[in-house]
Amino acid sequence: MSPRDQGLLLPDHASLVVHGRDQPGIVAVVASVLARHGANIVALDQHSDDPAGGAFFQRTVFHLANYAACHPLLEQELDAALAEDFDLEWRFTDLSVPKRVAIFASKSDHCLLDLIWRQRRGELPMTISMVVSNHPDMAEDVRGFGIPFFLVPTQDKAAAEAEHLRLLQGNVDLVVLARYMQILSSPFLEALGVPVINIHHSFLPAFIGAAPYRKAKERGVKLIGATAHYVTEDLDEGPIIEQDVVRASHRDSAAELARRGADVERQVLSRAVLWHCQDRVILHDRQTIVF
Ligand SMILES: Nc1nc2c(c(=O)[nH]1)N[C@@H](CN(C=O)c1ccc(C(=O)N[C@@H](CCC(=O)O)C(=O)O)cc1)CN2
Repeated sequence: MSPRDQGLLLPDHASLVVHGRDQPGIVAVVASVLARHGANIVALDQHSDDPAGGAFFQRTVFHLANYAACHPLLEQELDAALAEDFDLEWRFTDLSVPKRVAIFASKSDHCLLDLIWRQRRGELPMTISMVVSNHPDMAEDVRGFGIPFFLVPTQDKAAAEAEHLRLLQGNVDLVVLARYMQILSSPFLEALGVPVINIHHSFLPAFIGAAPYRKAKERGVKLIGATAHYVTEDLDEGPIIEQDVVRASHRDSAAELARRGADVERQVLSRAVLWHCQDRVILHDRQTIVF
């Protein structure tokens, strides 16, 4: 079943995300601009953290025949309507177009194969442009799905990131780190210019960095978890998109924790990637609002 069959890619539908300083009139102005263009709002969600001038967030999904052709004029009109009297940022996203995604992996296969499998089943409105890895382990599996696989060793980090940029720039809308065990440099993230989502195999902020399951075993935790977050220069401290947990006990070895944690990692990462591809995630002050 394709993403379109599953209602994840919507012909002639778009989302409009608006966020910034809250004040009266925002909803009315947005709705009137859309209505003037014949757009029919099919879903709307919003949040204010303080109606007296705090932060305002809104996601609207609307149907508009021939949206792609109407989009430029719609943008102009919304800009004219909001720019003078409001302190807001906004973006349109064409919900009929899948996101182009590059997946980075190292040796672990579960998150990588889960994303490939869900994409092939039409559960994720995205295409997989390529897989990039610093190990050859997954090459045969990935190429078996007809997906380009690029082995980029990371002994020379600068050379690796230069190759990553050559492969990625202009070709992807999103990078997903599916248990990719290399730290991305700040200059690389700056040059890349698209969001990066990582799955960290712990319930952040617990156990930042390498080997979280070993650390969890040593700490004797009763819950383990996984966290999907946007990647920033601060290791595992980027804005959290999704998390989940599963119970653990003294009977679980670190290996058993890793085995049980893998299921949580796959669920958390796929939910985060889905919500990002649907333009449901708004960044605000190192946190996210997820509609
Ligand atoms: N700039 C960022 N890069 C990466 C992040 C991030 O949040 N910001 N998340 C990691 C993923 N990760 C845990 O989920 C992780 C991966 C690797 C290590 C680590 O310490 N690895 C090596 C060092 C590798 C290197 O220096 O590049 C090690 O074990 O010593 C910690 C956490 C992905 N990248």
